[in-house]
Amino acid sequence: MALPHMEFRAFVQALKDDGDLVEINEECDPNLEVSAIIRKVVESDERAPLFNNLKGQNGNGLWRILGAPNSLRSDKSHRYGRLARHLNLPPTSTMKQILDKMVSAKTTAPIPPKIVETGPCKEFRLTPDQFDLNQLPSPTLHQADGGKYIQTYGMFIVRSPDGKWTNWSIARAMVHDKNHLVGPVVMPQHIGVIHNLWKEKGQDMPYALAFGVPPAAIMAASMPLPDGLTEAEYIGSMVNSPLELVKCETNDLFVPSTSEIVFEGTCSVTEKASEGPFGEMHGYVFKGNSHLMPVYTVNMITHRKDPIMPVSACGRLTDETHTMIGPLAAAEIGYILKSNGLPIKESFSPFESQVTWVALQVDTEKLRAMKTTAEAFCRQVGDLIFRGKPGFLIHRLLLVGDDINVYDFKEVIWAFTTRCRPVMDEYSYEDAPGFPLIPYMGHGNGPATKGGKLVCDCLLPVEYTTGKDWEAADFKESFSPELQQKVLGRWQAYGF
Ligand SMILES: Cc1cc2c3c(c1C)C(C)(C)C[C@@H](O)N3c1c(nc(O)[nH]c1=O)N2C[C@H](O)[C@H](O)[C@H](O)COP(=O)(O)O
Ligand SMILES: [K+]
Repeated sequence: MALPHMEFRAFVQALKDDGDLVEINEECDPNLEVSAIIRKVVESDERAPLFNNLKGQNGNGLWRILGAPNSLRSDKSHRYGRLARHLNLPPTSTMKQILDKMVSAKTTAPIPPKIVETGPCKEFRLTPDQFDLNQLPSPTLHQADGGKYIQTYGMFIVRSPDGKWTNWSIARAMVHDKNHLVGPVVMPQHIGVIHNLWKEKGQDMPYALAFGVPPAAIMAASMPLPDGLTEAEYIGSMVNSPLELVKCETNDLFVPSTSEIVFEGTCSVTEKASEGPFGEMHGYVFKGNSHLMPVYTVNMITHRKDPIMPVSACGRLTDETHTMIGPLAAAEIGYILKSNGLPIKESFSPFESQVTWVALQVDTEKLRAMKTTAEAFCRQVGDLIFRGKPGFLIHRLLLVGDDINVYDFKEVIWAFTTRCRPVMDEYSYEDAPGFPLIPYMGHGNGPATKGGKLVCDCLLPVEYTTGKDWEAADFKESFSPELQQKVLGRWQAYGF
């Protein structure tokens, strides 16, 4: 068996070995029952549910469902264990170790994928007359959703017409009819950029949608890596071995050979259909909120025996849209700032901000050496991030000092509420692209796709000039290490 980060089925086995899987063998209904269970799981950081017996499964077991594939574990010492297993890191890994791994391939040579003749994803082939997406166990995830969201954790594979750039990404999609999907294909996402290139040529965009791909791949698919970068070779370099890809039956794209299920087809550059509403990452389903979006034709399904469809029943905390979208954007944002020479140490998107914020820990010694002003520094950060693609999803950038651990929200919110004077210490970007999915944008008072962004300076003026001139009134800072040791050493003796 391959390693968990390189084959989805090995990953599911690793969850089982970790005691992080609940196998449900009694029949479950993909119409809401499955997602109700998944929602209960992710709202209490429970073990991942594997549904082995779904209403609508066909004779070859097409398909089972793994819910909550990358959500949190309840045991604090293994909090990010499922994320760690995606990257072959120890389950006790911290978020910092996980995100450092994701950016580690920025500075190593890409390792191109290896093309293989065939693989487990080719065990069964279904032509359009042999499948009906409405009969198969396509899940309905929220009762107010506009359709069955079959695609929430698969990987779209699309390639620029000149063949130079193959992009891997996650974008949602729902069943349109027996052989078609419909889903948002929007700018500035790379799937939208590439779709436009095909539109200019007047040709429908070939795509593959692979479910149950190598876990390392789905992590990179969810990360806003630079334009033009091919995730397959980035991941090869990140895991230090080439990914094995196999050619699609009906187009020239390549998919991971161990994928559980592969849909192949074309995404129309002309035909659109009603899509949504969908219970999304900020925790809302806006009733009747549907839009016209491109139609995907499914020309072929190939799959393994008894294949597993991963499903992210997203919404309120804490699911894959929070453990992945925010933190992976934060990792890219941190890298951009550092590679532009700014004194940033750590970058994280707090779940409690519904991943609409990124907190940036500043090296204030280097900051003081810059002899800059708060306004100049905040504008430098905001201009670099809010005018670029990785910052698209983020509406507040918080700059905090060396004493604040950005991975701990209690620390971040203490700095924000006590060191950032509302209005005066906040620098607005009303002209920057805005993220319409955030309710105060798409369903708020102002324009849905412009503005509503702030750089919040949570550094006190003294941190720009002579350095921190306070002690925190807490156990860690207001007592000598010796006294702290004495108290900790005698804690039981005191009677606690
Ligand atoms: C992990 C994850 C990421 C995303 C999504 C989901 C999950 C689980 C859904 C549950 C399906 C919900 C949906 O909101 N969704 C989603 C999405 N981006 C979109 O344009 N459209 C989407 O419908 N991303 C985020 C994108 O995956 C990242 O922004 C990535 O960076 C894109 O790749 P690229 O264009 O930067 O190459
Ligand atoms: K990506």
